[in-house]
Amino acid sequence: MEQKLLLSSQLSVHNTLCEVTLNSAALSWRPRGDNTHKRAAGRRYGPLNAAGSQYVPVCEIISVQETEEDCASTGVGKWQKVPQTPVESNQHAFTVSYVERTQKHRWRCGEVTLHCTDRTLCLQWVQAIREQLSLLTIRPKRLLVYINPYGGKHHGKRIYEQKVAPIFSRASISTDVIVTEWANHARDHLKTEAELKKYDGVVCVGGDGMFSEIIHGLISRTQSDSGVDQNLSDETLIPCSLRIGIIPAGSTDCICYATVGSNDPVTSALHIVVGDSQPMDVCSIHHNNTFLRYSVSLLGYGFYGDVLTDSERKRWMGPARYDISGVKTFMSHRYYEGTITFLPADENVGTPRDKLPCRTGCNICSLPSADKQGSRDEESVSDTDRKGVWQVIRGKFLAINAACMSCACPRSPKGLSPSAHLADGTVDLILVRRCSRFDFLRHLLRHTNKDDQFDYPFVEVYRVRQFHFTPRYEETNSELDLREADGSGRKRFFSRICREHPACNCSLVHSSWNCDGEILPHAAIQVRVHCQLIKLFARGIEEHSVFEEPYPLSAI
Ligand SMILES: Nc1ncnc2c1ncn2[C@@H]1O[C@H](COP(=O)(O)OP(=O)(O)OP(=O)(O)O)[C@@H](O)[C@H]1O
Ligand SMILES: CCCCCCCCCCCCC/C=C/[C@@H](O)[C@H](CO)NC(=O)CCCCC
Ligand SMILES: [Ca+2]
Repeated sequence: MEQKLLLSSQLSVHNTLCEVTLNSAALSWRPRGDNTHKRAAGRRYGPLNAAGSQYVPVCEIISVQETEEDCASTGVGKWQKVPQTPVESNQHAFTVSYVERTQKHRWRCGEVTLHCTDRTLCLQWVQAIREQLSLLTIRPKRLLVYINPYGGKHHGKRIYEQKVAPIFSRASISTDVIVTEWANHARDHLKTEAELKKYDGVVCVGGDGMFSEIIHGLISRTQSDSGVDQNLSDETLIPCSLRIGIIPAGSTDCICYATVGSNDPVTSALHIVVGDSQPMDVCSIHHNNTFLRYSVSLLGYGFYGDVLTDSERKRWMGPARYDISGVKTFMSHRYYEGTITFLPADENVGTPRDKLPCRTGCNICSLPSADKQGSRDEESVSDTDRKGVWQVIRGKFLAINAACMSCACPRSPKGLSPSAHLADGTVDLILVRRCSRFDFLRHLLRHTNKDDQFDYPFVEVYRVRQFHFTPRYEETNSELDLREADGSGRKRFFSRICREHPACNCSLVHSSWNCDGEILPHAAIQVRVHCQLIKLFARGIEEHSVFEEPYPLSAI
């Protein structure tokens, strides 16, 4: 559809006189008299549109500013005095900052300076572009920022101050910043104190654990404000209205990586500035009718639970703790016995073995919820129809993993479940049965390359909406109800069992659940997915490569 022309002038860009136009979709410029549709002014700033002009979509303009006299911009972020050419001898100019795509889904702040013959024209352009930006009401204006100074390599504060705050200020976003002073500071502040009405979003600077604090605070606050009891496992939870931004400064940063495509603070800041919105599923975890935690990435029993338990003692090592504990846990080769019951997802949402990953604008995540959950009532399905009917699997497992999203991260670029969806209302259940050390290693190594980690006879995968896990020792010894047991009580009990079974690898030994990087106190759990309970300042991973056009050309 042809866009209405808002402003058109002859301005100079990078020493070349250009026809510059603004419509509600884009700012475009093309050297005057150039009909080749090939050549563009000076360096290339972005893709060419259908008319052969360079353009910046309005929705990717970060800001526009009148350029200081005697100054001209010569490159991204660098301001310096440059020799004048005839066409730029007039110093009235304005600079447009915009999103520039680079490699591996990273975004940068690009700049283009346009020179005008007089100041009135210059101000007219600045005002016209600002008016268009003011129509983008999805962009946040006021943010509440929490920084964990101890996440990852302890660089959170510096990353925010040096890389993120200047971008927010350039985009005229105001912020209230809280540097956390203790674990769960951000969660409790959000739960009870924060004046959420003042903000358009919450930003966390840290890793997956810090993100987990933020969602626990926001989800609990939203439920208590609406009178919903999160202890009731079949309660319908109220979605959170505030979007959450993640500035990655942790050890795994899997939630950021899997929703943006990189763990780069500048990229994340720019997704916040343009006001992206990505809905996300959240799993609630209960033990009987007691709420334990929420999870958005990995819920892992066995291998990943044991890695986490071991790595918590090595927190001082920073991100390297996971590598050391990973190798140690792999060598111990412990397996665990138990029963998993699960409610399979409707076939509309695909299977974990699909080859189509979840990407920006994903068709499966965009299905109406009735189509995702199936229109049939569970009760009314005949026994022969397996869909909607709880299934039971018993066995000895090296790992039981539930991935609500791909869990892609720098250690595993396609993730634990490469085609899991961010917002389809399902979780991928990955059961790794007892196998040889060599086979388990082959399976683990496939998390780091392109091969299919599910293509082994000892690995089973299911896309599910709910599941329950009961470890064997809780099934066989009803008197051993560990619900009320504290950590020390459990330890005594299990060390007794281990002494009685000195050969372990003992199948009676318990593991713990790794819930987004936090250890859960119970082994027997009930898990349910809440479709699109939260929203992030993200858009999922973009499909196109750097040099492809991000927008349909006809729209520009
Ligand atoms: N001021 C603080 N002092 C101590 N701990 C904190 C503080 N603020 C937050 N935390 C806790 O620090 C833990 C780890 O934080 P974070 O997730 O940011 O880093 P990480 O564990 O290194 O990274 P990842 O979760 O990506 O592996 C979280 O459980 C969080 O609750
Ligand atoms: C012999 C060694 C083989 C190594 C195999 C590598 C496989 C890597 C898969 C990584 C999957 C990460 C899933 C994300 C989990 C996060 O919620 C959690 C908190 O940040 N991180 C970990 O538990 C950190 C988990 C780190 C595991 C190593
Ligand atoms: Ca999902």
